[in-house]
Amino acid sequence: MTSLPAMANKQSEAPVRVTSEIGTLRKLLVHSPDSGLGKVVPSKAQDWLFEDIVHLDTIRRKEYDYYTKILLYFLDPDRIKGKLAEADDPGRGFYKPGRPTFFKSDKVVELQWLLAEILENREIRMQLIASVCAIESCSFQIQTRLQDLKPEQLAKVFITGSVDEKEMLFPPIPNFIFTRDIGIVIGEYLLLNKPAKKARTREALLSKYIFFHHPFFERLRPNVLELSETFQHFLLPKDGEERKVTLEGGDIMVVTPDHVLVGVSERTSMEAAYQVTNLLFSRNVVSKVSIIRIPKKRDYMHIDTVFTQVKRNVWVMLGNFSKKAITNEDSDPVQRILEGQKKDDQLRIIQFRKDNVENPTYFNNLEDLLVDISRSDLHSTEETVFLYSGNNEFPFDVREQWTDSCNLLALKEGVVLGYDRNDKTVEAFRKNGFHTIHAEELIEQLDSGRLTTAEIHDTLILMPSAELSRARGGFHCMSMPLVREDIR
Ligand SMILES: NC(=O)NCCC[C@H](N)C(=O)O
Repeated sequence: MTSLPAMANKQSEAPVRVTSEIGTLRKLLVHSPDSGLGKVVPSKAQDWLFEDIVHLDTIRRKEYDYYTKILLYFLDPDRIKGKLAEADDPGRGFYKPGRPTFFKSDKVVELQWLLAEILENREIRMQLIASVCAIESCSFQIQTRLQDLKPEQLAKVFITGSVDEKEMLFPPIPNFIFTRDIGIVIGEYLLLNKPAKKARTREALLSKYIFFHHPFFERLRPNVLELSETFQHFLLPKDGEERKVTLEGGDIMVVTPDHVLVGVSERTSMEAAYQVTNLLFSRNVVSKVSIIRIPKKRDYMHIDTVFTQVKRNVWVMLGNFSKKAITNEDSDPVQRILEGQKKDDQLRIIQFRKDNVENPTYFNNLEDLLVDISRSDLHSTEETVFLYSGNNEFPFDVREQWTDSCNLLALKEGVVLGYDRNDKTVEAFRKNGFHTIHAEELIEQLDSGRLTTAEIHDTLILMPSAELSRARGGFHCMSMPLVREDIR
């Protein structure tokens, strides 16, 4: 196997380390939209978890490529500074693994590149071909054909499902761009996911092979955490469907070195939450776990679709989970009590401490938990500020949450990436003293040297989003942080 030299040589530092949501981002895994996204047909869009079909050239060139460029300016500037003309070349070779001009960064790490690297090894190649063909029910003939492909071609086929523009062998995995959901770094551990939806099964398989076989993750292997199915689930009614263990990265947030939030949602089951809590305690990964159960709704999907962190004392969230909305003080008492009976629709927050699991703490709204994290865990002495989706005005709150107003990625404390289309949320940021700047303008300023990344503070970077938002995820979902600086 040819290894990534820059990565392999840096064995002195931990291969992964994430102890907060907001410490300066140093390394992450990404995957830029591949041609598989251009093959999604309307009748399959929902099954494949897209809300619509997307225009491939727009989602790449006019949207996601800005994300790559900004990540490079912040994390690996030598790969981009002075190379904008090359990056913006019509062929987009800069963004495509396998092309001579591919950006090849060991900080902004492209999954397809790692996959191609592990496929250099014959044994791994054979195992993965057999596994992919088994889950996609391929014929023996197709399986044999795949064995003749070069590693880079094969990596592409595994992701896009297509050999060339004309021939599709199996469905694409368009959600691979949401790298958050394949695994999550907790301190110096990696928790692998168990996707809830069939459309994401192949992603989990490919990622597992990458984490277990790529030299970059070699020293991490003893720290890889996997969940198991419910004991003898196949003997339970409906094969144990009701007690299935499913977990996706959007439901895990590492808020301090010692405290992890776990969502129970449409995608992450209670069984998984309980396994994760016990695993994190027994392996001494953290000593505090807060379980946040949200309604099982497509709108909410994972907890990172309803809130994310901006600064140690600033959070963006959907107002439906605020104290005011939960206590529903202004409403008719009969209606309030009856609504309260719809148990499945309610937010529930339970916080466990390793040294006293029998006596958990309960929070009845999200704000109380987040204030506690800001104040008690992160020692913020300033008032905790909540920026609400759509400025907390109906119907903009729910409209903008749907287009990921709450799903922001922090590049460093106070500097976050979000979609430009969520006007009222953007207004809420401005009202609270944040600067806003469009991606294109930021790139121009960084490239000309008029601005440096160190000079950027308290800023919401506005990213073009017309096509990306149809895929139903924001930049929090489109990132799997591998290394963040610890916050003090
Ligand atoms: N962490 C996230 O919230 N990820 C978003 C995943 C979107 C994708 N279309 C899905 O439905 O799985």
